[in-house]
Amino acid sequence: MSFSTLVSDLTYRDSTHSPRPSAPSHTASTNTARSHLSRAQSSYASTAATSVSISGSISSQLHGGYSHPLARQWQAERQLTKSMLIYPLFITDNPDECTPIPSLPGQKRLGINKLIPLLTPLIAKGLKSVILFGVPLAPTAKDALGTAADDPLGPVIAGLRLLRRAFPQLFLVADVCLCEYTSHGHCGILHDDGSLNNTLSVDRISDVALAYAEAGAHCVAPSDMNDGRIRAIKLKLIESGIAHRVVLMSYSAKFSGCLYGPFRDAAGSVPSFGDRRCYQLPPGGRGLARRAIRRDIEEGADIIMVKPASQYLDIISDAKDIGKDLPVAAYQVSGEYAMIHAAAKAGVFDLKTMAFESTEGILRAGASIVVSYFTPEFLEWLDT
Ligand SMILES: NCc1[nH]cc(CCC(=O)O)c1CC(=O)O
Ligand SMILES: [Zn+2]
Ligand SMILES: [Zn+2]
Repeated sequence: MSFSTLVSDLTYRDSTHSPRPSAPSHTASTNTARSHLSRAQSSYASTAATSVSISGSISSQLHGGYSHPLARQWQAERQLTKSMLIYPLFITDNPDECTPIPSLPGQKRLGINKLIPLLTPLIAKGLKSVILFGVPLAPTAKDALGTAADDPLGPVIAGLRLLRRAFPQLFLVADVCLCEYTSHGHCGILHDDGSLNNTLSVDRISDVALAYAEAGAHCVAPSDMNDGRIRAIKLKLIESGIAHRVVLMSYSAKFSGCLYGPFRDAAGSVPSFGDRRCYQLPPGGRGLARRAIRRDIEEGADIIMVKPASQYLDIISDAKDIGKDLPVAAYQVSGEYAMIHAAAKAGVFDLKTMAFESTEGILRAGASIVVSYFTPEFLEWLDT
């Protein structure tokens, strides 16, 4: 048998993967494939040869199990649904603001007056949840303690109150951190030497989380990475009598790196000195991530988050393994979103195909919640 006959045989069998109106009948195609195979046995790889001999193993024949599009969908343990998605919103202190964020195509910084018009059509398409980030623009809004984070008139608390009233079914997550509100741009309160004062930071962060929960957040999600903040927040929620109605989602495995760049542009939260490497995890630190996940579960987290997502699929898998009894969330961060957009624009791949592929990887690794800037697109795409 010539090589070209073998190739044409393989090509022929490949073409049967997608059903076509002109495809030969099942019996005919099976017979043809068999006779080609028996002629090819001498030169074919041994696995192919044994797969058709009755005495050999037949488990090497996989294609039949996913030749139909529906059978391919069934291969996934989890398929993306609208209820898995959380959409990030950047809310400013200027009520009428509506400014595109250049590094995050399609995303905007919004004033409080723009929230209802943005969300009404998305909710009609099946949006179930948003995560709120405050972006104070007024230069006076920032100080060393991040006082504006829980300003009752500030963008997050005002946004929570408004959205709770306007959309009672919408699940509201509040990101909890100080970096958008501190003059130095770090995620807590600092010692004189510029390092994080963990004790003061945890006390402050847990006060802010409580204020968001009291303003109507269904879920508070501390992203600051101070040690012990999950326990402190849980205790304050319990003391205030609202722990039974608030989900505590910990950004347990949040890695440092350059993938948060577009977010920091959007939120104006670039640190004024230094970086976040002494509190966000080192990118190679799988063991640290596992310790942080175990610790946060022990301290009372209800959901574990891994962030970024696509470069940390092993960590998502670890989180699911360690936290068998908790949902795992993954944050496909600003840099991941911007990279996919940039590559699609450069013609490297199709945007929608890549958005789905990246999300499939994240779900396959073990996440069942995805924070994604693609949410509005997915609400469309999942309908078609
Ligand atoms: N601590 C605040 C926070 N919460 C979520 C993100 C990143 C989200 C993104 O990049 O999309 C950040 C930025 C950071 O840690 O610098
Ligand atoms: Zn922060
Ligand atoms: Zn306090």
